[in-house]
Amino acid sequence: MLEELKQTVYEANMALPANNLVTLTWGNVSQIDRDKGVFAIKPSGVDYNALKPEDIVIVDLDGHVVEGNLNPSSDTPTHAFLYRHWPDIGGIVHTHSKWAVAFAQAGMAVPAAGTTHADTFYGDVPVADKLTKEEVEGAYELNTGKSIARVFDRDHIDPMAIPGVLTNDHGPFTWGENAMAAVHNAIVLDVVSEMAYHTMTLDTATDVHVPQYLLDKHYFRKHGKNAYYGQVQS
Ligand SMILES: O=C(CO)[C@@H](O)[C@@H](O)COP(=O)(O)O
Repeated sequence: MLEELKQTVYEANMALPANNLVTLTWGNVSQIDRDKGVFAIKPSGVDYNALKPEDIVIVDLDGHVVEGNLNPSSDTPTHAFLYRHWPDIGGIVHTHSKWAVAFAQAGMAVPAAGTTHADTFYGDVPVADKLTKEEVEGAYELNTGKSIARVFDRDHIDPMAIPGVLTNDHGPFTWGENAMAAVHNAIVLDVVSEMAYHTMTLDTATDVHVPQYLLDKHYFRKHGKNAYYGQVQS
């Protein structure tokens, strides 16, 4: 069942080591089939050198295995929650990419410090706590913490405008319309994390944020809206 989805998710997972975003078995990629109400995800603890398309696990939106002989990623509850919470996302990536993990371990958002950032993320990439047990089990409304959904909902952040988050002390999650779009965003996040680190090191005196008009211009030009200096045409 869903052999094509497994192949797609296998290829997206293999793009992580190919782009130096993971080491050993760390990280995982998934993609959802919303019509069937399932998503395919990397099995837990499997080295990328040994991974095969048939190893990809199919799970439902509660994270229960529907098809597969291996255990799904230990991050499956996070993937499942995000698919349930944000209906527009189609693929999710988690990595331990070094520069994004440095910001996650420091508990610091990745600042929108330049146009490279603005082309993909319409603002700082926020930090959030890992999901609570209640959220994972579906009782999101009970949570008043700083977890991923709470941070985005509290600050009214459009997850498609800022398709990434740094989970405290752990690492980045990125997402997109499909698995490869999420991989693209994971690559960009680690590059702009390194750029921001160097910028903040070189220029400790001033705010490294890019001016709002440049953020608008670069983000909306790439994402379908006409943006003019200081004015956004809807
Ligand atoms: O960091 C952790 C576990 O602490 C995980 O995100 C990472 O190792 C990937 O785990 P999985 O192999 O997907 O279960």
